[in-house]
Amino acid sequence: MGKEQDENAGYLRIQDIPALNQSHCKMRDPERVEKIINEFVCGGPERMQFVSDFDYTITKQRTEDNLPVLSSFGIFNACKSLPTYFKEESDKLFHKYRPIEIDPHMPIEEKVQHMIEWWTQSAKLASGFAFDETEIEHTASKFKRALRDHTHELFATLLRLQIPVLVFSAGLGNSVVSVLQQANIMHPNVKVVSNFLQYRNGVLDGFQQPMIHTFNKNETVLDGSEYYELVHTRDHIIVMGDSLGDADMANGVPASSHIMKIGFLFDHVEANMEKYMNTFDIVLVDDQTMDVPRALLALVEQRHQLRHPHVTNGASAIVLPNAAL
Ligand SMILES: C[n+]1cn([C@@H]2O[C@H](COP(=O)(O)OP(=O)(O)O)[C@@H](O)[C@H]2O)c2nc(N)[nH]c(=O)c21
Ligand SMILES: [Mg+2]
Repeated sequence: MGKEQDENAGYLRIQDIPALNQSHCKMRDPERVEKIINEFVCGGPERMQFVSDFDYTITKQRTEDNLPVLSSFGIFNACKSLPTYFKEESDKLFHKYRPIEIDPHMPIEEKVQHMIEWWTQSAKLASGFAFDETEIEHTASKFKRALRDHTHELFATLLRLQIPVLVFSAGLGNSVVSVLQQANIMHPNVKVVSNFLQYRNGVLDGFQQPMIHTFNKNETVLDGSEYYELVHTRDHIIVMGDSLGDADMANGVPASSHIMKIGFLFDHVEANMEKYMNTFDIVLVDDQTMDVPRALLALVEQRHQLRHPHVTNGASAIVLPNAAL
């Protein structure tokens, strides 16, 4: 074997990774994807972190039985004991602010003000009445079956490799945690950053700070937190989401980081394709599985095992702070 061949022996090629050669797996720049995969594999699991959106990223965009999947706010809104005015007022807010959130013409700075208003008013609405959180658990229990296929395997691998997982949601954290717990994937390496219910004198009192809305859902809100300390040296990052804004979740990490952005595209595929291709490194069209991120991690794990054949796993070693930030 020549010297050059020898040096390239461990280099992975896209064409040799079956998950990335499926027809619904699209890449704007396969060479970049290939380069990042090789960086990930060389750096090993200790340099990696995983950041994922929750609604329609960890949960499916489409289920086999075509049953609708509720969002985290939707799970809360479905709770029977909420006051009668709640649903009505909450729908009014949704119809007012949702069009602003997705308006393609309004500048982000202007949108941010409206989003702060929306989340603030939502928090006010969720105030002043008694609420039993087991209601969320009851509704959430129906949605653990709505997780993407092989989510358990993905989270088991992340735990085995001791890779910190950040589940980021501008929705309601209580619903997110409840779904993850009931699905048995709320492992010690998983942290949920989201909006959590707050109580005062036994009654609901809005959401805890800091408020997480669509446009600050990124690593800059972690600044100075315990989680930040844990991940700031982990510069190999997999980011997964279903909305274009999810691609920014790793904003705030050092510019030298290698970030692989995976986007799940389901709605209006043709109209959205170009934007998704320009935003995500890998676009998965109507893929309701975790197979692509699993394939990437399998490559990291294989090389890691070759390097450390005697290390089994130290899965209990990583425990993330799961209180507020
Ligand atoms: C304050 N608020 C925000 N949302 C929506 O909830 C989403 C939560 O944001 P996300 O979890 O980052 O996005 P995803 O749903 O794409 O995964 C936002 O994009 C808003 O459209 C909301 N939805 C409902 N039903 N009720 C609310 O009070 C409310
Ligand atoms: Mg989502």
